[in-house]
Amino acid sequence: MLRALRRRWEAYKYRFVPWIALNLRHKRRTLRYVPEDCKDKIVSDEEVLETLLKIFKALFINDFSRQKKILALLPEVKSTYLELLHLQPSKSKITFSCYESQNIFSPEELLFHTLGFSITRNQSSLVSAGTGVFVTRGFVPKGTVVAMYPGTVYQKYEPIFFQSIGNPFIFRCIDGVFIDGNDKGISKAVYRSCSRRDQLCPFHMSDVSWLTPVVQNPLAVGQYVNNCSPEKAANVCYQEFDVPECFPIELKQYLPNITYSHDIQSPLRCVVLIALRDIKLGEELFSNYYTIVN
Ligand SMILES: C[S@@+](CC[C@H](N)C(=O)[O-])C[C@H]1O[C@@H](n2cnc3c(N)ncnc32)[C@H](O)[C@@H]1O
Repeated sequence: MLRALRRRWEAYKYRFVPWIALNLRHKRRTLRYVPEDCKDKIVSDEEVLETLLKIFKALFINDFSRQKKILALLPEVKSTYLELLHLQPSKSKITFSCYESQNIFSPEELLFHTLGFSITRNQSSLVSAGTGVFVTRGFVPKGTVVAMYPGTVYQKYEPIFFQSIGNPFIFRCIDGVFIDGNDKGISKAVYRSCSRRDQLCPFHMSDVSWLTPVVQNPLAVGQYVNNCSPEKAANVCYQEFDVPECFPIELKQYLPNITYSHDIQSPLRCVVLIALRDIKLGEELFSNYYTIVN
Protein backbone atom coordinates (compact mmCIF):
# COMPACT_ATOMS: atom_id res chain seq x y z
CA MET A 1 0.00 0.00 0.00
CA LEU A 2 2.75 2.43 1.07
CA ARG A 3 4.84 1.39 -1.92
CA ALA A 4 1.90 1.98 -4.25
CA LEU A 5 1.34 5.44 -2.73
CA ARG A 6 5.03 6.25 -3.12
CA ARG A 7 4.98 5.15 -6.76
CA ARG A 8 1.98 7.41 -7.44
CA TRP A 9 3.73 10.32 -5.71
CA GLU A 10 6.95 9.72 -7.66
CA ALA A 11 4.96 9.86 -10.89
CA TYR A 12 2.83 12.85 -9.90
CA LYS A 13 5.30 15.14 -8.15
CA TYR A 14 6.67 16.49 -11.45
CA ARG A 15 3.29 18.11 -12.13
CA PHE A 16 2.90 19.49 -8.62
CA VAL A 17 3.79 23.16 -8.52
CA PRO A 18 4.79 23.30 -4.78
CA TRP A 19 7.12 20.30 -5.34
CA ILE A 20 8.77 22.05 -8.28
CA ALA A 21 9.10 25.28 -6.27
CA LEU A 22 10.68 23.48 -3.29
CA ASN A 23 13.05 21.47 -5.44
CA LEU A 24 14.26 24.13 -7.82
CA ARG A 25 16.95 25.11 -5.33
CA HIS A 26 18.10 21.54 -4.67
CA LYS A 27 18.04 20.25 -8.26
CA ARG A 28 20.15 22.91 -9.90
CA ARG A 29 21.81 20.38 -12.18
CA THR A 30 18.52 19.38 -13.80
CA LEU A 31 17.49 22.92 -14.68
CA ARG A 32 18.10 24.55 -18.02
CA TYR A 33 18.68 28.27 -18.05
CA VAL A 34 17.89 30.28 -21.15
CA PRO A 35 19.09 33.91 -21.16
CA GLU A 36 16.24 35.25 -23.35
CA ASP A 37 13.38 33.74 -25.37
CA CYS A 38 15.17 34.42 -28.63
CA LYS A 39 18.36 32.64 -27.48
CA ASP A 40 16.53 29.35 -26.89
CA LYS A 41 17.25 27.91 -30.34
CA ILE A 42 20.05 25.38 -30.60
CA VAL A 43 19.72 25.09 -34.39
CA SER A 44 18.14 27.52 -36.85
CA ASP A 45 14.54 27.20 -38.05
CA GLU A 46 15.89 26.67 -41.57
CA GLU A 47 17.81 23.58 -40.43
CA VAL A 48 14.74 22.22 -38.64
CA LEU A 49 12.61 22.81 -41.75
CA GLU A 50 15.21 21.13 -43.95
CA THR A 51 15.26 18.02 -41.77
CA LEU A 52 11.47 17.79 -41.56
CA LEU A 53 11.13 18.17 -45.33
CA LYS A 54 13.76 15.50 -45.89
CA ILE A 55 12.06 12.87 -43.75
CA PHE A 56 8.50 13.83 -44.78
CA LYS A 57 9.40 13.63 -48.49
CA ALA A 58 10.91 10.20 -47.91
CA LEU A 59 7.71 9.10 -46.12
CA PHE A 60 5.60 10.47 -48.97
CA ILE A 61 7.60 8.62 -51.61
CA ASN A 62 7.57 5.44 -49.53
CA ASP A 63 3.79 5.72 -49.53
CA PHE A 64 3.46 6.81 -53.15
CA SER A 65 0.64 4.46 -54.17
CA ARG A 66 -1.63 5.80 -51.40
CA GLN A 67 -1.04 9.39 -52.53
CA LYS A 68 -2.82 9.06 -55.89
CA LYS A 69 -5.75 11.35 -55.04
CA ILE A 70 -3.43 14.10 -53.84
CA LEU A 71 -1.15 13.75 -56.86
CA ALA A 72 -4.12 13.89 -59.24
CA LEU A 73 -4.99 17.31 -57.84
CA LEU A 74 -1.40 18.56 -57.88
CA PRO A 75 0.06 17.71 -61.29
CA GLU A 76 3.14 19.89 -60.83
CA VAL A 77 3.89 18.25 -57.49
CA LYS A 78 3.47 14.84 -59.13
CA SER A 79 5.93 15.69 -61.87
CA THR A 80 8.46 16.96 -59.31
CA TYR A 81 8.32 13.68 -57.41
CA LEU A 82 8.41 11.61 -60.57
CA GLU A 83 11.42 13.58 -61.75
CA LEU A 84 13.06 12.95 -58.40
CA LEU A 85 12.35 9.26 -58.74
CA HIS A 86 13.35 8.80 -62.35
CA LEU A 87 16.22 11.21 -62.75
CA GLN A 88 18.21 10.15 -59.71
CA PRO A 89 17.71 6.42 -59.27
CA SER A 90 21.35 5.73 -58.58
CA LYS A 91 21.85 8.66 -56.20
CA SER A 92 18.68 7.88 -54.32
CA LYS A 93 18.59 4.11 -54.08
CA ILE A 94 16.14 4.07 -51.21
CA THR A 95 13.61 6.36 -52.84
CA PHE A 96 13.78 4.55 -56.12
CA SER A 97 13.31 1.13 -54.62
CA CYS A 98 10.40 2.46 -52.54
CA TYR A 99 8.70 3.63 -55.69
CA GLU A 100 9.30 0.34 -57.45
CA SER A 101 8.11 -1.99 -54.74
CA GLN A 102 5.83 0.38 -52.76
CA ASN A 103 6.03 0.92 -49.06
CA ILE A 104 8.81 -1.56 -48.47
CA PHE A 105 10.20 0.34 -45.50
CA SER A 106 8.61 0.70 -42.11
CA PRO A 107 8.64 4.33 -40.85
CA GLU A 108 11.49 3.46 -38.43
CA GLU A 109 13.56 1.91 -41.22
CA LEU A 110 12.93 4.94 -43.38
CA LEU A 111 14.08 7.23 -40.58
CA PHE A 112 17.28 5.21 -40.31
CA HIS A 113 17.93 5.34 -44.05
CA THR A 114 17.11 9.06 -44.26
CA LEU A 115 18.62 10.57 -41.09
CA GLY A 116 20.92 7.78 -39.95
CA PHE A 117 19.12 6.72 -36.76
CA SER A 118 15.88 5.22 -35.47
CA ILE A 119 14.08 5.92 -32.21
CA THR A 120 11.54 3.70 -30.47
CA ARG A 121 9.47 3.71 -27.29
CA ASN A 122 10.43 1.16 -24.67
CA GLN A 123 10.52 0.61 -20.90
CA SER A 124 12.58 3.45 -19.40
CA SER A 125 15.97 2.73 -17.86
CA LEU A 126 14.77 4.74 -14.83
CA VAL A 127 12.85 2.86 -12.16
CA SER A 128 9.15 3.80 -12.11
CA ALA A 129 9.47 6.25 -15.01
CA GLY A 130 7.23 4.18 -17.32
CA THR A 131 7.94 4.38 -21.02
CA GLY A 132 10.93 6.20 -22.48
CA VAL A 133 12.41 6.76 -25.93
CA PHE A 134 15.61 5.03 -27.09
CA VAL A 135 17.96 5.21 -30.06
CA THR A 136 17.46 1.74 -31.54
CA ARG A 137 19.54 2.05 -34.71
CA GLY A 138 22.42 4.18 -35.84
CA PHE A 139 23.80 7.27 -34.19
CA VAL A 140 22.42 10.79 -33.57
CA PRO A 141 24.96 13.59 -34.15
CA LYS A 142 24.82 16.71 -31.95
CA GLY A 143 22.37 19.33 -33.26
CA THR A 144 20.10 16.82 -35.06
CA VAL A 145 16.30 16.96 -34.89
CA VAL A 146 15.75 13.67 -33.05
CA ALA A 147 11.99 13.72 -32.30
CA MET A 148 8.82 15.80 -32.42
CA TYR A 149 6.37 16.55 -29.59
CA PRO A 150 2.92 15.69 -31.00
CA GLY A 151 -0.39 17.06 -29.77
CA THR A 152 -3.14 19.66 -29.85
CA VAL A 153 -1.90 23.26 -29.72
CA TYR A 154 -3.73 25.62 -27.35
CA GLN A 155 -3.20 29.37 -27.17
CA LYS A 156 -2.69 30.50 -23.59
CA TYR A 157 -6.26 31.88 -23.36
CA GLU A 158 -7.95 28.70 -24.65
CA PRO A 159 -9.71 26.23 -22.33
CA ILE A 160 -7.49 23.31 -21.37
CA PHE A 161 -8.64 22.72 -17.78
CA PHE A 162 -10.47 19.40 -18.24
CA GLN A 163 -7.85 18.02 -20.63
CA SER A 164 -5.11 18.87 -18.13
CA ILE A 165 -6.53 17.03 -15.11
CA GLY A 166 -4.07 14.26 -14.19
CA ASN A 167 -2.38 14.72 -17.57
CA PRO A 168 1.45 14.58 -17.49
CA PHE A 169 1.73 15.29 -21.24
CA ILE A 170 0.94 19.02 -21.28
CA PHE A 171 3.94 20.87 -22.66
CA ARG A 172 4.22 24.62 -22.07
CA CYS A 173 6.09 26.65 -24.69
CA ILE A 174 8.14 29.69 -23.72
CA ASP A 175 5.40 32.04 -25.00
CA GLY A 176 2.68 30.28 -22.97
CA VAL A 177 1.26 28.16 -25.81
CA PHE A 178 0.37 24.64 -24.60
CA ILE A 179 0.69 21.34 -26.45
CA ASP A 180 -1.35 18.40 -25.16
CA GLY A 181 0.58 15.28 -26.21
CA ASN A 182 -1.62 12.76 -24.39
CA ASP A 183 -2.63 9.89 -26.69
CA LYS A 184 -5.52 8.78 -24.47
CA GLY A 185 -8.94 9.88 -23.19
CA ILE A 186 -10.33 13.33 -23.80
CA SER A 187 -7.03 14.61 -25.25
CA LYS A 188 -7.14 11.93 -27.94
CA ALA A 189 -10.77 12.73 -28.77
CA VAL A 190 -10.01 16.47 -29.04
CA TYR A 191 -7.03 15.89 -31.37
CA ARG A 192 -9.00 13.54 -33.65
CA SER A 193 -11.90 15.93 -33.81
CA CYS A 194 -9.69 18.94 -34.69
CA SER A 195 -7.90 16.87 -37.30
CA ARG A 196 -11.14 15.85 -39.02
CA ARG A 197 -12.37 19.43 -38.86
CA ASP A 198 -9.32 20.70 -40.79
CA GLN A 199 -9.23 17.94 -43.39
CA LEU A 200 -9.71 19.18 -46.95
CA CYS A 201 -10.32 15.86 -48.65
CA PRO A 202 -7.98 14.29 -49.81
CA PHE A 203 -5.55 16.58 -47.95
CA HIS A 204 -4.93 15.75 -44.33
CA MET A 205 -3.51 18.75 -42.46
CA SER A 206 -2.09 16.62 -39.65
CA ASP A 207 -1.05 13.12 -38.70
CA VAL A 208 -3.30 11.19 -36.30
CA SER A 209 -1.28 7.98 -36.28
CA TRP A 210 0.75 9.04 -33.19
CA LEU A 211 -2.45 8.29 -31.23
CA THR A 212 -2.06 4.62 -32.17
CA PRO A 213 0.74 2.12 -31.49
CA VAL A 214 1.78 2.28 -35.19
CA VAL A 215 3.12 5.74 -35.94
CA GLN A 216 3.31 7.04 -39.50
CA ASN A 217 5.81 9.78 -38.62
CA PRO A 218 8.58 7.96 -36.71
CA LEU A 219 9.75 11.20 -35.04
CA ALA A 220 6.39 11.78 -33.32
CA VAL A 221 7.17 10.05 -30.01
CA GLY A 222 8.79 13.03 -28.24
CA GLN A 223 6.05 13.19 -25.61
CA TYR A 224 7.45 9.95 -24.13
CA VAL A 225 10.93 11.38 -23.50
CA ASN A 226 11.56 11.37 -19.76
CA ASN A 227 13.02 14.08 -17.56
CA CYS A 228 16.74 14.06 -16.79
CA SER A 229 18.02 13.37 -13.29
CA PRO A 230 21.34 14.00 -11.52
CA GLU A 231 22.47 10.53 -12.74
CA LYS A 232 21.10 10.84 -16.29
CA ALA A 233 21.89 14.22 -17.81
CA ALA A 234 19.74 15.69 -20.55
CA ASN A 235 20.89 14.72 -24.04
CA VAL A 236 18.05 16.44 -25.92
CA CYS A 237 16.23 19.74 -25.53
CA TYR A 238 12.95 21.16 -26.76
CA GLN A 239 12.87 23.79 -29.46
CA GLU A 240 9.81 25.55 -30.80
CA PHE A 241 9.23 25.63 -34.53
CA ASP A 242 6.45 27.52 -36.34
CA VAL A 243 5.50 25.87 -39.61
CA PRO A 244 6.03 28.44 -42.41
CA GLU A 245 3.33 29.24 -44.95
CA CYS A 246 5.44 27.77 -47.75
CA PHE A 247 5.27 24.27 -46.18
CA PRO A 248 4.20 21.83 -48.95
CA ILE A 249 0.52 20.94 -48.59
CA GLU A 250 1.11 17.29 -49.56
CA LEU A 251 3.49 16.88 -46.60
CA LYS A 252 1.21 18.36 -43.93
CA GLN A 253 -0.24 14.87 -43.41
CA TYR A 254 2.94 14.05 -41.43
CA LEU A 255 2.73 17.03 -39.02
CA PRO A 256 1.77 15.63 -35.60
CA ASN A 257 0.21 18.89 -34.36
CA ILE A 258 -3.10 20.65 -34.86
CA THR A 259 -4.51 23.90 -33.47
CA TYR A 260 -7.42 23.64 -31.04
CA SER A 261 -9.19 26.61 -32.62
CA HIS A 262 -9.85 26.73 -36.31
CA ASP A 263 -9.69 30.54 -36.59
CA ILE A 264 -6.13 30.98 -35.30
CA GLN A 265 -4.21 33.17 -37.74
CA SER A 266 -0.73 32.43 -36.40
CA PRO A 267 1.37 29.61 -37.93
CA LEU A 268 1.06 26.08 -36.60
CA ARG A 269 3.32 25.58 -33.57
CA CYS A 270 5.42 22.43 -33.46
CA VAL A 271 8.04 21.44 -30.91
CA VAL A 272 11.08 19.43 -31.94
CA LEU A 273 13.71 17.77 -29.75
CA ILE A 274 17.31 18.53 -30.63
CA ALA A 275 20.33 16.40 -29.66
CA LEU A 276 22.54 18.32 -27.20
CA ARG A 277 25.44 15.96 -27.87
CA ASP A 278 26.21 12.89 -29.98
CA ILE A 279 23.82 10.14 -28.85
CA LYS A 280 24.90 6.53 -29.29
CA LEU A 281 22.93 3.40 -30.15
CA GLY A 282 20.96 2.06 -27.16
CA GLU A 283 20.94 5.33 -25.22
CA GLU A 284 17.68 6.63 -23.75
CA LEU A 285 16.68 10.21 -24.57
CA PHE A 286 16.37 12.58 -21.62
CA SER A 287 15.17 16.17 -21.81
CA ASN A 288 14.90 18.87 -19.18
CA TYR A 289 11.30 19.52 -18.15
CA TYR A 290 12.27 22.70 -16.30
CA THR A 291 13.51 25.53 -18.48
CA ILE A 292 14.01 28.87 -16.78
CA VAL A 293 13.94 31.92 -19.04
CA ASN A 294 15.56 34.96 -17.45
C1 LIG B 1 5.59 13.34 -20.42
S1 LIG B 1 5.45 11.89 -19.50
C2 LIG B 1 6.79 10.92 -20.11
C3 LIG B 1 6.32 9.54 -20.49
C4 LIG B 1 6.09 8.63 -19.33
N1 LIG B 1 7.34 8.02 -18.93
C5 LIG B 1 5.06 7.57 -19.63
O1 LIG B 1 5.37 6.38 -19.58
O2 LIG B 1 3.93 7.92 -19.91
C6 LIG B 1 5.98 12.50 -17.96
C7 LIG B 1 5.85 11.52 -16.83
O3 LIG B 1 6.91 10.55 -16.91
C8 LIG B 1 7.40 10.25 -15.62
N2 LIG B 1 8.80 10.69 -15.52
C9 LIG B 1 9.45 11.49 -16.37
N3 LIG B 1 10.72 11.65 -16.01
C10 LIG B 1 10.91 10.94 -14.90
C11 LIG B 1 12.02 10.71 -14.04
N4 LIG B 1 13.21 11.25 -14.26
N5 LIG B 1 11.83 9.89 -12.97
C12 LIG B 1 10.63 9.32 -12.74
N6 LIG B 1 9.54 9.51 -13.50
C13 LIG B 1 9.68 10.31 -14.56
C14 LIG B 1 6.53 11.01 -14.63
O4 LIG B 1 5.48 10.15 -14.26
C15 LIG B 1 6.01 12.16 -15.46
O5 LIG B 1 4.78 12.65 -14.96
